Amino acid sequence: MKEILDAIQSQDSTAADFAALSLPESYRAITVHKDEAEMFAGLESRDKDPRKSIHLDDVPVPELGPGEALVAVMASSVNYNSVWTSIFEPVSTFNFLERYGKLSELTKRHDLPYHVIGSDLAGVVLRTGPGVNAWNPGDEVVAHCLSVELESSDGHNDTMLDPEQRIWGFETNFGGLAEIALVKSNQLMPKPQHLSWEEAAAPGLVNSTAYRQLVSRNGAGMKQGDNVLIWGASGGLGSYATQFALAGGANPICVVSSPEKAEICRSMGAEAVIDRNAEGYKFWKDERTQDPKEWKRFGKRIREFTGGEDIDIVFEHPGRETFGASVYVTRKGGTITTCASTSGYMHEYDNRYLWMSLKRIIGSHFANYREAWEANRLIAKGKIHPTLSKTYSLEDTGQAAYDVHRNLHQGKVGVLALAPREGLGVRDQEMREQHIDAINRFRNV
Ligand SMILES: C/C=C/C(=O)SCCNC(=O)CCNC(=O)[C@H](O)C(C)(C)COP(=O)(O)OP(=O)(O)OC[C@H]1O[C@@H](n2cnc3c(N)ncnc32)[C@H](O)[C@@H]1OP(=O)(O)O
Ligand SMILES: NC(=O)C1=CN([C@@H]2O[C@H](COP(=O)(O)OP(=O)(O)OC[C@H]3O[C@@H](n4cnc5c(N)ncnc54)[C@H](OP(=O)(O)O)[C@@H]3O)[C@@H](O)[C@H]2O)C=CC1
Repeated sequence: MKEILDAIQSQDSTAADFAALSLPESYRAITVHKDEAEMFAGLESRDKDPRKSIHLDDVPVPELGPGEALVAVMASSVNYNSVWTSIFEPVSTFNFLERYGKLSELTKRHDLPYHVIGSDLAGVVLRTGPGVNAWNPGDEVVAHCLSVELESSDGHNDTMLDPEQRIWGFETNFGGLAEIALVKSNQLMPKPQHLSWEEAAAPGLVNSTAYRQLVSRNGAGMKQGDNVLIWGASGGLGSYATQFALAGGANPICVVSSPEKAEICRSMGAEAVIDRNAEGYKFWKDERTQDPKEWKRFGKRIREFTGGEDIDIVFEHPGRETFGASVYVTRKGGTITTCASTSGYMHEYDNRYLWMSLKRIIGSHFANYREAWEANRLIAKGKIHPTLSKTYSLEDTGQAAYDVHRNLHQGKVGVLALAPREGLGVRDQEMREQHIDAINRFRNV
């Protein structure tokens, strides 16, 4: 591993040097264990502690198949899907690995008693499998997390619709929270040159998801002037949704839960910010009964910011707790676009406000190949910036996942894999200087 790191850190290494490096037999990886899938049985979700289920193990380097690449991971990031994996909710991800393992001889590799997790990476290509021509050893890359087989026509127009669509590092093994990762080569994209390894690794999953959900015609198709209600506007997804709204000439109405988070949204350029804690919204009277008066109070607050207008697009992900309010505050003909249900997936809303006002609910999930590429391009061009707040070592990934699970973090949380320290990997200092304030906006807040 030291030789690999030396080659990456030497500016003179050529593709041939990388190709000549011998691969280690094993590597350090963040895992969960199949025989621990029941360890939290009977506990409330919030009491399930990722620090107990997340392990740092030495695991064998997987065999490289056609169309695949092995990547030396310099940095990765914690996504909420790794939190779900680590608390074995809503289902154990070993179910996904078992199912994937049944698809072919090659996918059998994924069905193991341990799951190497993580759906983001920035690093350097070490080896490519047969049939890979676009990428070579030594290429500095990031990887998006869409794994598809593309053998069915269902996914040929929109790769997210492939029946064998999976999220790498969640529904497949050999993810990015590790020193080496296995990806399909079509997941690879050029690393933005003005960013360090950990900054480049941070946006991938959430930036692409927010792009499809909010901007793409497959999602809400946001346009200039739209009022966009963004839940968790300084969180993983929300910090990118807020940037897309601002960059696209829309009017974000940002919801957060503390004055510090409100301040981050303002520093991004948002003017309408609602602190849901300070204003004390209680959309549910008890576990089963919502309170439409609270929806209305929330809607009035939004109208104060918009000069009386209602919401064109709701960027939804909290789910059960907020969904009734989200449907209510949307304007006639408006759109609620949802990609998750952090607070519960059995949603309830008053359907009269949906059909009578011709509103639409759109389900959105990650991003297709092209959308992921376009989202990464916006990062590479300095139009959208990473929202990295803090970086952990691989050893401390459990704590990083705990922070995200308990909503103690801001923006994105990074993890250093092979990178010995933060700040390495920047190849375009001049461009970096132009954007340095935006790049550092979420740091240490
Ligand atoms: C990028 C980051 C993203 C995120 O962070 S997202 C948040 C994290 N992700 C999640 O929380 C999602 C986790 N996944 C799940 O909870 C489950 O994954 C799903 C609920 C999405 C799906 O459930 P399942 O049981 O895995 O699959 P089924 O599609 O329900 O198939 C089970 C069986 O049911 C049959 N079936 C499906 N639809 C129908 C139908 N319409 N009529 C009759 N049968 C149906 C299938 O064929 C299959 O059958 P057979 O077991 O025999 O293979
Ligand atoms: N389908 C897909 O492709 C994707 C789905 N996801 C899913 O989306 C969800 C959010 O992910 P991500 O943004 O990265 O997570 P984060 O935890 O980084 O951010 C979510 C934010 O939502 C807000 N929030 C959480 N719970 C509630 C609640 N009950 N009511 C109102 N606001 C709430 C919090 O902000 P605050 O406290 O400031 O209000 C929090 O910071 C997860 O469930 C994740 O699995 C994520 C990426 C892709």
